[in-house]
Amino acid sequence: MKIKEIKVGKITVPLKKSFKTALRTVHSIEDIVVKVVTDTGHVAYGEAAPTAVITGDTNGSIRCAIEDYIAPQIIGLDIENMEEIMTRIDKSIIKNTSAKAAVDIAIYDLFGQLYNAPLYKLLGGYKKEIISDLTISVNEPSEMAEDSIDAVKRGYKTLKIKVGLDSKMDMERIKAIRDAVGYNIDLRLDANQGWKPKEAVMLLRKMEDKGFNIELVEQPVLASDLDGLKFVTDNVNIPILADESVFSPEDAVKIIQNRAADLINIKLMKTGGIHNALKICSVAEIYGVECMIGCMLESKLSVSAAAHLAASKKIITKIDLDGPGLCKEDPIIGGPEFNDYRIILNDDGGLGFKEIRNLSFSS
Ligand SMILES: C[C@H](N)C(=O)N[C@H](CCC(=O)O)C(=O)O
Ligand SMILES: [Mg+2]
Repeated sequence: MKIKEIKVGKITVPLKKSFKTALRTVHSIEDIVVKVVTDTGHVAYGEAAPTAVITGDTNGSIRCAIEDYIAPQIIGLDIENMEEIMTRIDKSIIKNTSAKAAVDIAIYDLFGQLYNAPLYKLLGGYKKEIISDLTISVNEPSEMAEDSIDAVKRGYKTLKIKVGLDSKMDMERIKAIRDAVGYNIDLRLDANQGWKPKEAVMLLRKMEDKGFNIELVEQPVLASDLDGLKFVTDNVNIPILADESVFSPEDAVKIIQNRAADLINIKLMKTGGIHNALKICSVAEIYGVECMIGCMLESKLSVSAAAHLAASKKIITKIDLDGPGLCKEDPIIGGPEFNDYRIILNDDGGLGFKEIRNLSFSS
């Protein structure tokens, strides 16, 4: 099964509601899609999210990286030779992790199709079903409380609350949400780099004193401020999870060895796909550091690949794969079933897609 053609297109999926974090506001998913065709007639797809404020990747840079740098390096290679394909993707261009992720996802799908096994089974086959949280965008406390009640009505047992715009208001946000949903729902916070280290410590200690019972806090301070991240980790009891501070396996080693965070968030758009995500899992296993699997604003296409990885690894204990749950519609036919919080992996080969709608390829 040899790679014959790689085409780059676009997928558009409207969101149920504008997605707001301390870093950005997004109204609709507009991601790059890659289509890989083999000499045997097999077809696979991958997706890349242009999260410029986190990865530096834009739709233009993703398209260019795939067409001009990555694709020419792997056309003609056999899917049986995963090691060579992955090395070439990695070395074709530095950074550009979202572009690499899209191609890596399509190649792993073909790998599963080649052996006619669902990808999660080839990667470890740990479980067939995983449970995701749902993200609540940062807004006025009353609106966030209403959104949280809606999420609980949809069956979500864990909510990921976006904070980090204003620490005083963040306290009010969490109080309003706790008052609205009670204490049987797990709350995890994501500040998306929005606080200063001392500010984070003061705020999180107050939340501890109030008994808000926060499961974990994601990326409280700037991605580059590892000393600040460690300061927060050392000075609060709530577990701290590194997100924007960890892209590569090398980043994970550094964070873990310096005990700068308690947990690590793996996202395919940061690692450059499954190949490097597996290396982070191995590092985390060695040190016994549990991981979250997360996503950017991605449709079911690339989130399905992350779900397969999550279902294959014991060290991934926290699931933030809510991209499809935030979308108004699902253009992906086949693959894992996303029933809001419940994700059931497919039994057919690879990622199991039958059809991808809302795609456009310019010739
Ligand atoms: C969508 C997911 N639950 C999430 O919150 N991801 C963000 C980044 C999303 C983005 O800006 O596209 C995160 O974990 O920081
Ligand atoms: Mg995050």
